[in-house]
Amino acid sequence: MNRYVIIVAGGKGLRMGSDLPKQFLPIGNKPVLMRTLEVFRKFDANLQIILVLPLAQQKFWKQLCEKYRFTVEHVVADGGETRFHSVKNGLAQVQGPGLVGVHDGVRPFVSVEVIRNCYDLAKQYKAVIPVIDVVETLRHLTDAASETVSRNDYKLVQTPQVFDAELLRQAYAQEYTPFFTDDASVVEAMGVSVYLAPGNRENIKITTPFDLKIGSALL
Ligand SMILES: Nc1ccn([C@@H]2O[C@H](COP(=O)(O)OP(=O)(O)OP(=O)(O)O)[C@@H](O)[C@H]2O)c(=O)n1
Ligand SMILES: C[C@](O)(CO)[C@H](O)COP(=O)(O)O
Repeated sequence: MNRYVIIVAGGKGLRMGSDLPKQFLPIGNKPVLMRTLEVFRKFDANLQIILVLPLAQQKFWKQLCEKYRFTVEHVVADGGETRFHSVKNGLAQVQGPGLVGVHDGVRPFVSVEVIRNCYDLAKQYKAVIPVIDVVETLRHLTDAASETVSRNDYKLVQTPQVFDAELLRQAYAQEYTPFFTDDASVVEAMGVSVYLAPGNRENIKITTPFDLKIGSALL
């Protein structure tokens, strides 16, 4: 069965606030994005990797690959207006049947075990996402105040989110709504349930400068 991963790195990184797009920032002397591609190559030497990058950053990425002698094989697709549109552009490069993972380029600390488990489970369940427990007390904001809710009713969602290729193509043929913040929400909009698999706590999304500090500590 063909296996693909669409690694999305087409965002603006506004919350990071750095001149250099966050996917290119170094953690331990290596750009975040290279670490992310390497872990997927470690998972599967034959995995077809599709990297989604803004058109304006593709030349720089090529130069960076030469500078770091980065040899993980991949093809590049153009970033879109939102994450949804970036995934859709990447998906256009997936031909035929198989399993397609979608992963944030800025989650370099996903474990090979989590990746493998998600792809394995997707053979049976067709739509699998990694999640972790909420470890703090949660409050729901109401109109007038706020109230504690049970943390056991919630999970934190990670990537890679792995799907049957045809199912994902059908899902991404739907019209975009701002409610689509991940791939599971797009698939669920067709009435399909997603299966929850264990994620790994280190699999943080590098979003703010604080996350870079945590990332360095995780090496
Ligand atoms: N138009 C977009 C927006 C986001 N992403 C990707 O989706 C992942 C999750 O998004 P996030 O980390 O929130 O990135 P940004 O949207 O870039 O961050 P911000 O909201 O701070 O601008 C990232 O790998 C990001 O590059 C993308 O490929 N295309
Ligand atoms: C896909 C995702 O990383 C799952 O947690 C998340 O939904 C991305 O959201 P963001 O608002 O674009 O960071």
